[in-house]
Amino acid sequence: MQRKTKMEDTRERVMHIAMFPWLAMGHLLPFLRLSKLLAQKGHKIFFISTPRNINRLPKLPSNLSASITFISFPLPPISGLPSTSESSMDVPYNKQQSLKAAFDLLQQPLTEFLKCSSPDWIIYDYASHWLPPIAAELGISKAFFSLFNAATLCFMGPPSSLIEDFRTTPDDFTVVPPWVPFQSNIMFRYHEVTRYVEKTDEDVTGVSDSVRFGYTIRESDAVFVRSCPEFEPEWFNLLRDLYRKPVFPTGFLPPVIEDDDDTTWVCIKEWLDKQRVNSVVYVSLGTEASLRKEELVELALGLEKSQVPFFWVLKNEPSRPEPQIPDGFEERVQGRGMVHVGWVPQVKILSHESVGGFLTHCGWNSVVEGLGFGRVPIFLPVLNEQGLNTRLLQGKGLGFEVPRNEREGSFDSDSVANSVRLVMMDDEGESIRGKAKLMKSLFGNRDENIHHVGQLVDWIQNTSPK
Ligand SMILES: O=c1ccn([C@@H]2O[C@H](COP(=O)(O)OP(=O)(O)O[C@H]3O[C@H](CO)[C@@H](O)[C@H](O)[C@H]3O)[C@@H](O)[C@H]2O)c(=O)[nH]1
Repeated sequence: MQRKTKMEDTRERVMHIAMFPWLAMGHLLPFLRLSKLLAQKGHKIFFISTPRNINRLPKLPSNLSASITFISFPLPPISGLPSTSESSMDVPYNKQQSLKAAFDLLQQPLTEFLKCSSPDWIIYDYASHWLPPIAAELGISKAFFSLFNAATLCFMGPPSSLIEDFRTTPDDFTVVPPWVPFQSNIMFRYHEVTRYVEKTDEDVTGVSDSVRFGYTIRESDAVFVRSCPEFEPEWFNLLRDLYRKPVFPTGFLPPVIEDDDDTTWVCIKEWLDKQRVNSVVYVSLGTEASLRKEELVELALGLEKSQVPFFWVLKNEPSRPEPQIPDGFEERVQGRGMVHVGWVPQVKILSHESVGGFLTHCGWNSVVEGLGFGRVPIFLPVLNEQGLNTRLLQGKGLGFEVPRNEREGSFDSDSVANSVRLVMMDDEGESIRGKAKLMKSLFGNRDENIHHVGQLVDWIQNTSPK
């Protein structure tokens, strides 16, 4: 990659940038957030996804609608994948590989589109490991945008280790890898790894996620990371050593509260308005993680025992008609606890002054959103890199993990109730509360975060396409 000379400086040039996220809300939303910031800087964006995913995204503000064009490709049909399933939340966790098989078939329409539209850059996600050679062939520069933080990426390792699937047993994931040269607590617990393996189908695509990450990183011209060195300096330094290519933080991309007619929000706000400031714990485990029936029961009973007001969101389960909360639970907690099944405006809820804590699976979007409003995390990691995020935050004194059996991950209602009380009201939780509140400026301040995107844009503008 060549840097242009001062004479050829392209700083004023409007760039055309294609964005191609993986088919998951936790990926589409931050890709859209970055798109908006790039568009605000005067660049033209093609945001590429499938029809149902595009429909689910928040409407664009009028000042950006001319700068961001949605490009919608129907998801090719795949046997075993219902035609309405277009995102990771539409399919049970063990069917995610079928979604990847369908996603891989977007290669052909995407290639045609890139040939016709010739963007300067494409910013893509981990799943499209096949994309970089196509972009290179067409002279389009290419950056991988990681929605995992730098500590997680370092734990995963350099591309060569990812491609050869360096780790083979669950125990391999429960130790600090050899390429981390300093003391670290970033590693999985045994139950987090076995849960992941147990829930994952055979790789019907023949390509594991590890291999997808490996090629995606290795073949990129640059890696953008949704985090910042102010928060995890040692991990950004190590990442640059491991990748040996430009690595840019995007900052946390704090979300903007959409001013829309949202009837769900009107009802939720009405309930939150009646609660005391900082008194409510918001409970949500994101769009992909599901608890086992017995875990849901313990969580429910724990919330009940805690005596703390709560707002609990349960996702619609593709494979379960009804959530499995105990009989009579809602009646017993009436007035103090709310259970909502389906999609909620999470950012609006977290912004409400009644919310003090956030019992979370520790998906990175939820972490950013919760800490951005100074809400104190209570961790209940389930899948993916959520255990690593938990270790990163807990290591900094930012939140408290529900105690569990280290090996099989079981927890009971008392461990939930005690954790909730500790974080929300006990004296022992004072320092955790104080530290989480301090994070508001780092995670939530839009002006502070925007300078990372500014630096990244300066770099891509002055870097000639291959
Ligand atoms: O009812 C809901 C449910 C979710 N959200 C939003 O959806 C996003 C969910 O993202 P996240 O909290 O990261 O959860 P998941 O979607 O479950 O996360 C997947 O993607 C993340 C980013 O890669 C990873 O950190 C997780 O491990 C992985 O499971 C957030 O912006 C939420 O605000 C809502 O607005 N309303």
